[in-house]
Amino acid sequence: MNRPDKSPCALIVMGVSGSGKSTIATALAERLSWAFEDGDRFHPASNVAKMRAGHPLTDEDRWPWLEAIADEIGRVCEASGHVVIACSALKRVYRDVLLRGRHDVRFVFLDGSQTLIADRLARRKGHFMPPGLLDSQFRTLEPPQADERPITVSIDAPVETIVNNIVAQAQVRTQSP
Ligand SMILES: Nc1ncnc2c1ncn2[C@@H]1O[C@H](COP(=O)(O)OP(=O)(O)OP(=O)(O)O)[C@@H](O)[C@H]1O
Ligand SMILES: O=C(O)[C@H](O)[C@@H](O)[C@H](O)[C@H](O)CO
Repeated sequence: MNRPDKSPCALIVMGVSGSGKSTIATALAERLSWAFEDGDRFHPASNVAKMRAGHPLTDEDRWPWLEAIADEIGRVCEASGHVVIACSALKRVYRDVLLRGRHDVRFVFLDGSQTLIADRLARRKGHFMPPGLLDSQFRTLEPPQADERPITVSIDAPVETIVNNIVAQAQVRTQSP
């Protein structure tokens, strides 16, 4: 298990709020016939209440949430499963917590301008995350570096094109075994 040459058991779709994590991760999971998990499901209620009230999360707020997602990744991978997870993973230290040293987990970075994402957030309805937190999301974001081997895709494209781009870069099977 956990060899660098092994095809991934988990793809973590990361980026700021509104970059399209839920949308792209859902479509990618469907394409690959993998499970989908929304990282937001692992937030304690206090974190969601804080964001809803317009306050950015701190590192301390995020550690237990990241550990819970890392637990889930470990569980799926050790059971020989496959999962696409939507999780902001904004800082490198957050990504290190999520990986726990695994080499069979890769990040998909949704790369887009603040102007484009603000425009999409302004149109989005029925979500707890206020568009006003986008500034702090961009201030916190540390885009993944080359040594993290991210799969980076531009979000300025239709969903299907983005998913095709990810599948072309990720060395994953598109059929269940
Ligand atoms: N490629 C795309 N083209 C056009 N609209 C898109 C695209 N991807 C996502 N959207 C739209 O942008 C908005 C934000 O997408 P989504 O909710 O998936 O982002 P998110 O990163 O999961 O956000 P959050 O982290 O706040 O949950 C949604 O209204 C979604 O329909
Ligand atoms: O790290 C964070 O600040 C939070 O996780 C946010 O990214 C939210 O989870 C998400 O973007 C809203 O759905």
